[in-house]
This record gives sequence, C-alpha cells and structure tokens, in this order.
Amino acid sequence: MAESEHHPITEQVSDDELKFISVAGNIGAGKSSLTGLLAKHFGWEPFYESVDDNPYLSDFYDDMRRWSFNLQIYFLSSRFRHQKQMLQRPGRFVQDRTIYEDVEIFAKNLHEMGLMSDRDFENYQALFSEMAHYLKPPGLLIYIRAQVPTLVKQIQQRGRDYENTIRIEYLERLNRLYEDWIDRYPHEKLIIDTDDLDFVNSNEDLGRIIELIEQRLFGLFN
Ligand SMILES: Nc1ncnc2c1ncn2[C@@H]1O[C@H](COP(=O)(O)OP(=O)(O)OP(=O)(O)O)[C@@H](O)[C@H]1O
Ligand SMILES: Nc1nc(=O)c2ncn([C@H]3C[C@H](O)[C@@H](CO)O3)c2[nH]1
Repeated sequence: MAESEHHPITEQVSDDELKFISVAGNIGAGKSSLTGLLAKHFGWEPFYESVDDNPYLSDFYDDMRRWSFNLQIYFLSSRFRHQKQMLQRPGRFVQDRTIYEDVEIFAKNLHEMGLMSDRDFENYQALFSEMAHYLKPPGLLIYIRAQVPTLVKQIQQRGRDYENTIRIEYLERLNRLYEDWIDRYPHEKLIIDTDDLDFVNSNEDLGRIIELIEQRLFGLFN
C-alpha cells in the first residue's frame, strides 16, 4: 500500500481539498530537490518542470530577446498540461514551480527588461487570462526564499552550461518580483528562508522543513 494512504495528515482529507501542493522559488533555490524529497516523504507523485527536454531553454539563455516569447509559451503550455494531469489523475502530487510564476515573475521581468515586446507580452497575458479560468490553486504553496549569493552558489554547483550567462542583476530582479508576488498571493502559502538550511544534505534541516509543512497541512485540513 502506498505511503500516502497511511499518512496521518492526508488520510482524512478528500482529494478535492488537497490534490496538490507546489514549491515556488527563484532559479537554483532548491525547488526540484525539495519537490523530490517531499514527494518521497508524503508518497505523492512529483511533477517537475520541463528542463532537459525543453527545446528553447539553451537558445533563450544565448539570446533572450529572440527567444523570450517562444520560451514563455512553451512553459505556459507545458505547465497547463501538468496542471490538467494533476487534477484529472487519481492521487496527490507535488509540483515543482507554479504556472503563476511564469506570468508574475519571468514574463513580467522579460517585458520590464525590454526583452519581450509590448505586443508579445499583451498576447501572452491574454492567453494566460483565458487559461486562468481552468486553474485551481495548490492546497499549499511553499515559497523557498534564498538570497542571491545562495542562488549563485547553487546554480554553479548544479552546473548547467547554458545558465553560465545568468547575471546577478537578473536574479536580483527575479527575487524582487518574487517578494512582490508572494506578498500579494491570495491563497494558502508558507514561506521558508533556506539560506541557512541544507535540506539536501542534512536530514535534520529537511526534518525542520517537513515539520513546518506538516503543521500547516494539519492546520488546514484537520
Ligand atoms: N538548501 C540547500 N542547501 C544546499 N544545497 C542545495 C539546497 N537547495 C538546493 N541545493 C542544491 O542546489 C542545486 C540547485 O537545486 P535545484 O535544482 O533543486 O534548484 P531549483 O530551484 O529546482 O532550480 P531551477 O529553478 O533552475 O529549476 C542542486 O545542486 C541542489 O543539490
Ligand atoms: N524565462 C523563463 N521563463 C519561465 O517561465 C521559466 N521557468 C523556468 N525557467 C528557467 C529557469 C532555469 O534556468 C530553468 C529551470 O527552472 O528554466 C524559466 N525561464
């Protein structure tokens, strides 16, 4: 029997109430790592964003202005498909980054930096607002906050070649947009500062994060 079927927090919660939780955060903050660890702990299925099979990412980092619209449309479509699959399939899920971050953080930043034209941004936003009618927010959004030096260290540690062109200013801008967005985010959220937490290598640090999440899930669903 799957671990989730015995999990004290989720066994009495209906699927409708807690279909999925999501991990949000800047590039290199540790979302994919935490998504995997939470999926294992709760016995839920992880949904990762499209990176290795992404046909635009490498070109985008080479020439952001040329590829910004293409990449944003690709991510939007891929995350919308994931969202639909999570709502349709039986079981519970942990999602690596939300569809809201595409719009509120990445596309907005590219437009503000002049790397996406007004007409492309308006076109993109109009598409998102049509899609938004079919979206359901996560049962809990976990924002993992990390300062830029931590992000840089972790991006370097991961070592994706095409991310070598990411500049400090780009990460700072994204962090500012994240703070603005999380402040306005109207649904259930939990903010975790991870600069001093090594949940990848320390079971104790991971345990502290899981405890915070479990306390919130208990509060929400019991
Ligand atoms: N809290 C942490 N402490 C130490 N190392 C970490 C922590 N979080 C993540 N890492 C390491 O940092 C690197 C980047 O993490 P990860 O790929 O999970 O980030 P991400 O937020 O999913 O990035 P992206 O936005 O690019 O998908 C990995 O090598 C991971 O092992
Ligand atoms: N421009 C842009 N828009 C997005 O919606 C988006 N979502 C993720 N990413 C980039 C960040 C990492 O390099 C890599 C993995 O997260 O993909 C994005 N880039």
